[in-house]
Amino acid sequence: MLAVVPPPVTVRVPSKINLHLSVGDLRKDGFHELNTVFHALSLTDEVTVAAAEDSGVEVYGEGEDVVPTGANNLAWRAVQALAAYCDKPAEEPKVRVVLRKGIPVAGGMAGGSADAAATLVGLAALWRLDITRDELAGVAAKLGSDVPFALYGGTALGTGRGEQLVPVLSRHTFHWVLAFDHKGLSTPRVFGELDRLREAGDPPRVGSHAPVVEALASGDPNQLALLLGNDLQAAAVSLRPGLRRTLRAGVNAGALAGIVSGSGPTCAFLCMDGQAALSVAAELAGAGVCRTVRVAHGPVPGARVVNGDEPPRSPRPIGTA
Ligand SMILES: C[C@@](CO)(OP(=O)(O)O)[C@H](O)COP(=O)(O)OP(=O)(O)OC[C@H]1O[C@@H](n2ccc(N)nc2=O)[C@H](O)[C@@H]1O
Ligand SMILES: Nc1ncnc2c1ncn2[C@@H]1O[C@H](COP(=O)(O)OP(=O)(O)O)[C@@H](O)[C@H]1O
Repeated sequence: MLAVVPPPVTVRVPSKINLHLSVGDLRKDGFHELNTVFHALSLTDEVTVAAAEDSGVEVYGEGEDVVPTGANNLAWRAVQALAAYCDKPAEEPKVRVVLRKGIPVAGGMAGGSADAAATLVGLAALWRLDITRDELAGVAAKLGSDVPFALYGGTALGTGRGEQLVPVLSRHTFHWVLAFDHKGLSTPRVFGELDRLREAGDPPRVGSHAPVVEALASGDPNQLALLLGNDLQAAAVSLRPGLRRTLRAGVNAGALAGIVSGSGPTCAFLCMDGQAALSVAAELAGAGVCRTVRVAHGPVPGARVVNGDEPPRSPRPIGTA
């Protein structure tokens, strides 16, 4: 009898920004204690997993020429981690993973983490595993601090190294413009630069996350705009001084506020509504301060299977500089 080959599974997964990112002390394990408000955006990657004899990873779209396709790809590490978790035979899993990337690579928007989360969700369906999202989150946390959030999406408070999550109520859809830089920034390098800046002086720190949580519940973008804060921003700007100009240009173009996303270098601009976001994006694209510009909204759900779903409405480039 012929073995039945399960059909491929496609998963759409959001990017993230950090509306609030407070970085605490460096821990003995090399990670910093975080207190962060994650917010999932409609800028997505799509990941297809399929049973295949020629195992491996293919990458298309954003950063296809720089993303590793071997054992270092976070999506492949997710394949291995889930195979080990559910006691699959030790031989290499016979899976092909195809990444269609819309999220900028090394951009502070957790694209690699998103691919890992999507791979876990896709494989759970492909292998018909009886596994909960919370169990997947346990596997996800071992792959990277940002991976569990990509499973859940929405808006959430992250503590520990960012992997311990509590959902945050967000009543409103917020509209964003994202400015992609020409080159990525390494996350460990940005954390290291913050340690250096803190040894040399005392750069200002963001306060408590509580006012941000209140602004999210109120749904008022004007209130939220005043409260966006990121301790890694000074470090990202120190390594990439041109980001100052990008941040200024977004506000001059009419955004309510701008912030470096996570460890950067992508800048995220909060806008009054969808129409304002389109206008800010068009003006920013012409300002010559970034590689390209996207519009997006949030919060959106975490990684989910989209087989048979409508074609993705991935945000379009507004223009290039
Ligand atoms: C900064 C943040 C903010 O959400 O995201 P990005 O901007 O990179 O997307 C995250 O903390 C990044 O999470 P992630 O990209 O998953 O990082 P990991 O793979 O876990 O860690 C990479 C490296 O970053 C540093 N790191 C990461 C998390 C943390 N809480 N403290 C750290 O010091 C460590 O040097 C670690 O070795
Ligand atoms: N699937 C993947 N997508 C993007 N980058 C990946 C992936 N797997 C491994 N990487 C590596 O991880 C690094 C960080 O990528 P990414 O997650 O996009 O950025 P960030 O940590 O800034 O959010 C990249 O420089 C790349 O070398």
